[in-house]
Amino acid sequence: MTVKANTQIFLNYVDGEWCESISKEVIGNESPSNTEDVVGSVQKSTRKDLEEAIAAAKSAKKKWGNLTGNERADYLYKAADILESRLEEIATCMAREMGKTLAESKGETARGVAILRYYAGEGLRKVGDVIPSTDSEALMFTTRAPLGVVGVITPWNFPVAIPIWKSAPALIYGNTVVIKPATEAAVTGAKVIECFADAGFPSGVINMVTGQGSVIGQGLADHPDVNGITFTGSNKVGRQIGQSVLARGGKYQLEMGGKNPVIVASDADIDLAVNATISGGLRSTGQKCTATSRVIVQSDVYESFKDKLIEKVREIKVGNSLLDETWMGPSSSEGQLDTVLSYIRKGINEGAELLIGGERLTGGDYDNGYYVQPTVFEGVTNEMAIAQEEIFGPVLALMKVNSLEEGLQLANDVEYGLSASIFTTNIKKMLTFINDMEAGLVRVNAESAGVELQAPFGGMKQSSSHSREQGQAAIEFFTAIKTVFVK
Ligand SMILES: NC(=O)c1ccc[n+]([C@@H]2O[C@H](COP(=O)([O-])OP(=O)(O)OC[C@H]3O[C@@H](n4cnc5c(N)ncnc54)[C@H](O)[C@@H]3O)[C@@H](O)[C@H]2O)c1
Ligand SMILES: O=CCCC(=O)C(=O)O
Repeated sequence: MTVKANTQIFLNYVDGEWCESISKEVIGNESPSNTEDVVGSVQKSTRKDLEEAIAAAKSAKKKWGNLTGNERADYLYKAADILESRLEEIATCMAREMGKTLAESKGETARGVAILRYYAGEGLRKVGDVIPSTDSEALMFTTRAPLGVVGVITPWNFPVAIPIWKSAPALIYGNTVVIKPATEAAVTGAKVIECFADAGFPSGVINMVTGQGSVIGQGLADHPDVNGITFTGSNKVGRQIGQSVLARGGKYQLEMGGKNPVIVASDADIDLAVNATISGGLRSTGQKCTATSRVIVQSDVYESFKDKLIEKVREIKVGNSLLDETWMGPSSSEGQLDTVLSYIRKGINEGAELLIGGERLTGGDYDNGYYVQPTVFEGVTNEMAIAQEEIFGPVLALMKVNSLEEGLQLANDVEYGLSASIFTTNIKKMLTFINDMEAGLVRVNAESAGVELQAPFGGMKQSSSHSREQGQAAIEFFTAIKTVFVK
């Protein structure tokens, strides 16, 4: 897009300085709620810009790694305080830039503050164990060493929480960071990095380079001085990054897509299940990796569940993400909207029955943004694209089953395994679901979305590189265990 004269331009952050890319080119971001609202522009960086950031992170790593956990924690606490003081402004920027409603954007920014404080606390927690040696005169224990330079590659859908849930543990465990935020939400990303910069982190400890995934993301994955890559995004890009890092012997962590089921059993609290399906599937316009997309309902409660669901979906207010009355904002970009509409067409062409929605919203203010109706299909069979592929939009696929066994079999019959939930009042069904569901996050009588920062998070099957992040699990990726034997 053409960048308007008064657009605020955000710089890269390299070696403690805000700097222009040597390309002298920028990428402008407009709001998906109203494309006339230009949120800002970011640097279209080159490999040379990235080289400088990686060199800065490499030269800062020894001194940073040698600080005590307590000293590193002080910087994280300061960043948390600054982010908290800018919560309103940064949440508003997020809502404008990627279309999440303001209320959800505020919630996510507050979550960023809490994540920073949680990992600051890690600076004073134990890192190893004493292990009895077979030699009575020896002391054996484990400690942990940071990886060194960590490359952080993040998606646009949680532009505050995800960069923080990756960078904060990397930093507290003694690594230095080069982050490449998703371009679509890089203005919000830059504001998060401003909080780190203003907290006074030593030069080179945290660096940000914006630009194209194929240039900056791939450049991080390929660079021999980047010791670990933590990536969240699509499966296509994740697999490519994993292969690049593996080829040069680096460490990687990939958190990717989902096709998350909800099972509604015949003994479920139907109102609870309806509300949770709507919240889990349609909040954030369905753009959560944990979003509900397949709704598997036992036949004896199917009709009552469906009627209540449609009634509630009809009440959803779609609109500009900044307005108080808006429950669901736009798709985050034109490309995302086109993807959603193309899946809706596929659903219809493959024989699913459209119960509600299915259209782009037009007329009045809708014409300036990327709005789509919340959409529900029924008669969805498992081989259909809308049952198998991640849509990343407000589309629910209803599937009717005769038993829990059939429901579980259907729920597991996809390549993904990120999150899943069941609605039931029967303890045996809960336990069967917990045991048999192939997902990294299983929730009972709660929506499929909703991640708690102190608990491990990650997927099974194609949703992840089988690693976990957040909570205490983060230490496993960001450090290497050293076994020490002293005599
Ligand atoms: N499992 C999780 O924790 C989780 C969380 C949030 C989002 N996601 C997933 O993220 C996806 C949506 O995010 P997205 O559209 O930003 O994903 P994406 O894969 O397109 O992009 C993710 C990041 O990778 C970069 N990138 C793009 N091409 C690249 C390349 N060739 N080499 C290196 N880097 C490259 C992008 O610029 C961006 O920073 C969905 O699939 C969603 O499920 C997963
Ligand atoms: O998009 C993936 C992250 C999901 C998340 O943080 C949540 O469901 O709360």
